[in-house]
Amino acid sequence: MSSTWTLPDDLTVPEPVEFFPAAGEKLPQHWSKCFGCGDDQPAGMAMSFRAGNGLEVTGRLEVAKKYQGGPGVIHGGILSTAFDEAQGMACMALGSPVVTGHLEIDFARPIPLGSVLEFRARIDGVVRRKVYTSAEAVIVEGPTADPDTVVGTSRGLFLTITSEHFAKTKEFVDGEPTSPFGTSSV
Ligand SMILES: CCCCCCCCCCCCCCCC(=O)SCCNC(=O)CCNC(=O)[C@H](O)C(C)(C)COP(=O)(O)OP(=O)(O)OC[C@H]1O[C@@H](n2cnc3c(N)ncnc32)[C@H](O)[C@@H]1OP(=O)(O)O
Repeated sequence: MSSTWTLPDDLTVPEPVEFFPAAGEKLPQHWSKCFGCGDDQPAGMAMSFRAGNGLEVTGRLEVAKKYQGGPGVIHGGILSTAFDEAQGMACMALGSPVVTGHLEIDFARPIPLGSVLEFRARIDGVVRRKVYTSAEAVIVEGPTADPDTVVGTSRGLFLTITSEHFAKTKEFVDGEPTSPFGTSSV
């Protein structure tokens, strides 16, 4: 399936902020209660991330049995969530919090339960508050592992926000976050 996604002509490619980790280093979670990456979210996906070269990050997801959609394969919504998280984490290179505005996924190959997925996600460029991102996933461990076969791709538009964005919802946070609201990078 070909995508209608197009990058605008006035796209600029930023430099990563100074405090963005060096290639190969672990990225901090952006919010301990996050379903995608939080270590204070028992029901979550516990994704982990490392900085790549330039504006790229790599992420890892273990496809647990509870992520089943069709018989023996990952649920499409789980894969979409993982792409959302990976592309959001790539935006960390900007040093500004973001939320997802638009996300589109191509599901290229079935992904068996028990696989370990690697995501390669990046910022393609920015226009004002709009951050254009893309990503691919490959299976690096499991019955159909092949680091050269892309099993899914994604393109997403993120918008930079200020901390005021979450002011109206902070009272709904579940329990006490390990990093107090406002000190996390959300
Ligand atoms: C120390 C610091 C470290 C920081 C380190 C941070 C790391 C950070 C990691 C985060 C990792 C998270 C990973 C999970 C991320 C989620 O899952 S976030 C949750 C899901 N998303 C949401 O809840 C967002 C809900 N939507 C909204 O709140 C609002 O629609 C938005 C997205 C903020 C946009 O509203 P807005 O701010 O009023 O923007 P608006 O002025 O309407 O539009 C601005 C521009 O964007 C365009 N636009 C807006 N929405 C769209 C759209 N859907 N499609 C196309 N264009 C759009 C507009 O056309 C406009 O374009 P221009 O006129 O500039 O050309």
